[in-house]
Amino acid sequence: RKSHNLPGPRGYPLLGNVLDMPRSHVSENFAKLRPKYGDVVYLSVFAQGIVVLNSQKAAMEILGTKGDTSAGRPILTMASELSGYDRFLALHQNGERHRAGRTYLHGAIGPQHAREYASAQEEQVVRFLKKLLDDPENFEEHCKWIVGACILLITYGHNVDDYNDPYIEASSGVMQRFSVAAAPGRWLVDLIPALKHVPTWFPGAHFKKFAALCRVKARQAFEAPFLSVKQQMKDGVARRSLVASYLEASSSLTQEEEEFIMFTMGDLYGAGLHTMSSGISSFFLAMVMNPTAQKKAQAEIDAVCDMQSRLPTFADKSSMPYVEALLWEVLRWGAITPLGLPHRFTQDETYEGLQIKEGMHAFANISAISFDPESYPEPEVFRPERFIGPNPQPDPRKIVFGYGRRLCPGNALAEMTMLIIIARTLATFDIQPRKGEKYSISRTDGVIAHNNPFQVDINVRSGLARDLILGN
Ligand code: HEM
Repeated sequence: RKSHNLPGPRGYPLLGNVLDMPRSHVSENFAKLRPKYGDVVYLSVFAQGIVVLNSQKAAMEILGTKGDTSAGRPILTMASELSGYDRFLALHQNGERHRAGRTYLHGAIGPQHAREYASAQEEQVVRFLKKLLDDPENFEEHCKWIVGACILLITYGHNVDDYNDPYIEASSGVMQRFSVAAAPGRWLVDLIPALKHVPTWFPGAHFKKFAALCRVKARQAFEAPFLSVKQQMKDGVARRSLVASYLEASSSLTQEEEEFIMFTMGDLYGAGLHTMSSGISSFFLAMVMNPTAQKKAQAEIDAVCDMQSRLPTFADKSSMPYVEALLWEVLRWGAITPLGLPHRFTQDETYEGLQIKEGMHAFANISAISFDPESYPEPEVFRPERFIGPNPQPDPRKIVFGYGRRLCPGNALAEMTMLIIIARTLATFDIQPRKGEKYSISRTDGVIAHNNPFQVDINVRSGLARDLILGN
């Protein structure tokens, strides 16, 4: 290991800071190290150096401006190499393949292109409103359904009818197996990579069987919708989708190109589903906790849509500044990915005299930065007004979607999808507290944080709103 001068709690030989690592509320506990050690804190776990960035300035400079040196991802022998998940863009190491993937996504769902799918999303959201009308108790399930349906519509032109849609089930299975394969500390082979050479029949080599299963299942899950679009194109019945546009643009694909498009599409589903559904669930929670914000947003939507004579569309965005600010506050307050995804330094780096070494991993403490009281006074209060007026507080989109060469490529799509869902839900429903239920911010740990279960009352606002939902 190279020596460095990074501040952080003293660790034990070999173990490093294993015993100091928080078991829960990881982001909050990392933030507590800031007063003593500063914005950049060093910890080590079994000789793996981890750099936690507790301020926007440090995260922006180290991962953003100087991002070339920190654009790698941790090398996960089990998840990436053996199980084949390195074919997901989120796990690519930086280099040509990663660049090509990002360039493709920028041209397909970047800020200039995501809006091309707005009207398809708007139609889907009406189906979500119907589900809320028929079965308001299960709003959390409907939140997952709508974001999954929007992603599958864009990627494959696939219309999801029900909860047990085969593509959703297959993709969810891939994500579940991925979370097992990538679980930190679960696999000895991640600590001792040479074990990957052990033959499958060797006692204790069950990890190789599991890895092989991951590969087969991922291929099956992503190949089926891809082949289906191919067939639909042959039959002249394919709907507009990312896969169809990709196939249209190239007369014949190499096996490598087919694999690229299959896995990139699969990654979009995995990366978009839980992030956006967590955000939409936070929106419902925020609305019961802050009825004034809800009423203000509804008044703005009613004015734009001529008092419930139509549903809002994405084209109304610039006329709905309060609703847009509400979305930004959902992104900040919802703290969807508390620590983002880890970056890996591929070269030595310095920041304000601190020496960061090649091979170290870096986490931007996104949740702590979004709740930094210096940037966001009373950070736990949901207040869209923060972003309106002559002195707006910092734009949270520069935090919550990560940094530099790893910045979330689905950010424009996520904003558009969430804006349509939020605006149409507020146009038609009142989200009210359930009698006896107490509301607070209470979220799970993990790469993506989810709200602990809560109940709300969801009531259609008027006969006009009901007619808009039912298309009468
Ligand atoms: C509110 C919703 C979302 C949030 C908060 C979010 C957040 C993030 C964050 C923090 C990262 C890691 C950035 C870094 O390493 O610095 C990321 C990466 C990524 N996101 Fe998102 N995301 C969201 C929605 C989406 C959607 C809708 C898609 C695609 C449909 C998507 C696709 C991806 C991909 C492919 C990566 C990996 C990028 C890379 O490694 O180069 N995300 N996202």
